[in-house]
Parts: sequence; structure tokens; C-alpha cells
Amino acid sequence: MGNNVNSAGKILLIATGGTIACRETGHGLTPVLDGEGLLRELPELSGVCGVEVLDLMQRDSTDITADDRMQMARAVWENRGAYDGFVIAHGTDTLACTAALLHHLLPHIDRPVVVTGSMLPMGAEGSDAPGNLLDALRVAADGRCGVYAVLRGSILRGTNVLKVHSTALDAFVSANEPPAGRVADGNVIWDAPAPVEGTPRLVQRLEPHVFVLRLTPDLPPSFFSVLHGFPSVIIETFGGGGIPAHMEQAVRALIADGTRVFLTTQCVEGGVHLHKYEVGRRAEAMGAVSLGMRTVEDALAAIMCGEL
Ligand SMILES: NC(=O)C[C@H](N)C(=O)O
Repeated sequence: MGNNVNSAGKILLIATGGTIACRETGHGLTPVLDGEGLLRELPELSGVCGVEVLDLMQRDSTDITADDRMQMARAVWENRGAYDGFVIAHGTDTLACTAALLHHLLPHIDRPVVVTGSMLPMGAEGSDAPGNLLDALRVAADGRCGVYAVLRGSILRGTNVLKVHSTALDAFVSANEPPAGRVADGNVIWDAPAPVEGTPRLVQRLEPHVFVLRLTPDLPPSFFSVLHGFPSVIIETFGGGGIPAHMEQAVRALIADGTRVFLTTQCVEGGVHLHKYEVGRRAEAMGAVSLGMRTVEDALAAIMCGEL
């Protein structure tokens, strides 16, 4: 199978909930629409591709766990003989976690896997839902293999998705990489080369016990004792990266006790550069590992899948 499967084929829409599927229930927005309910709002669909539906779950994405994401990956893996591509309709709040984890759970996937969602429910006035879902289906039908998120006409690599706004329709950016492509007037335009081919597989085992710690300048070093026992910890450090001097001993003890310590930055973009400052070099010397340009979601997924 090449890097592009035949375009305009049969796509499986996997519905998982999220705002895109929400209605006001009197208890707040709750996902209630199933996959067919979403498609009913897309009269422009005919001519784009054939779509079948798999209703996997109806969750606000806040409630989605590693097991649920594994179910999504399995649904793609087990159905890939029957479909040319997959669209996953998902809540936006943890969409970046799902896109990154699917990328690492499905290395070299030989189908397009496109995650999308919306900031307003399908059917609400001015909603971004129909446009996002239709664009996602177009990208899946276009045939480029790999995991992507499609939102507001942008095609983001699964590893670089970042939600930066909690309410605006333009809520996502492609972190540390330009978008892979875009959808303009219904046409899919790729700006990045296709991913390198390889043998597709499904990663079977996930390690969900990864702690992410956001440093504050005056975090008491005694706090680190609660992290002993975690196999891996990601520390979101300041700017270019480093461990504050008064926490060094505590981090060293954590590493000596067998916890792998990875460092990233609290900055939205730019990554960590531990070689640049003395504080960064000291952190490297004690055995902390740089996450470079990875987003937290990508690093988390890579660690959970045993890649790091
Ligand atoms: N816009 C959304 O989809 C937000 C919603 N709370 C979710 O992530 O499921």
C-alpha cells in the first residue's frame, strides 16, 4: 500500500461525543447526537465520499481515558480492510491527547485517520461543526495516510495539535511545525510531504502512569516525594529549560529511585534547549532528558507507548 490510498472512497465516521454532538439538556451541554445525527446536518456530503458510522461512545472529551483511546485505535485497526479512511468526531478539550496517542498507537498506519470536533454544537447558529466535519471527511477521502486533526480548514499533524483558546472558534494551532496542509473551497491542499512509509502496526500495551508537573518558582522540594514510584514524570520547566537550584537534590533523588524525568517547557512553542543555559546543563547532568520540540501531549503519548 502506498502513502495515498485511493481517493473518494468509503470512510468510517467514528462518533465519540464532544461539543460537536452536544445538546443543552438542562444540566449543561451533553453529547447526545450519534454519528447518523451528525451526518444528517451535512447535506453537502453527497459527492465527497461514502460514509458509514460507528458509534463508539458519547463522552465529553474530559471523560475520555487511555482505554477509550485504545478502543478508538482498535476500531481503526480492525476496520482498516473495509474502509479507505477514518474520521473521529471528538471533543476539543482533549483532542490533542487523542490525536497524539493515535499517532503513536498506530505507527505507519496505512489509512488516513482524521480527528475533528467543534467549539459549538452541530445545528447551533454559526457553528463550526458542519465545516469541520465536512473538511475532515474531505481529508480522509483524499487518501493521505497518517493521523491528522482537521479544524477550521487547517490540517494539523497528530503530533503537533495544540488547543490554545477555550471558547473561540479558532481554538487550535499547529505547535512547532507549520500545518501539514489546508482545505480551501472544498479542495485539500498539502503543504508538507507525505509521511515516510513503513509497516503498520497497533501498539498493544499502554503505560498510563505518567505524571506531568508544572513547575512554579517556589514549589517546595518536599513535593517531589509524592512522585516516587511513577515510572515517568514530565516536568514543564520555565522557558529554555532547567531545574531550579533548590529543587535539584529532590529531582536527583527521584531519578536515583528509578523514575525517568523528562523536561519540557511551559512556553506554548519553541521547545526546550537544555544545552543553552547553565541551569539546563545542570539538569541534563543529573540525568533529566530533554523533550526537545515535542508538545506535552506528544511526549505523553510517546512515553505511554514505550517509545521514550
Ligand atoms: N468543544 C468541545 O468539544 C468541548 C467539550 N467539553 C469536549 O471536549 O468534549
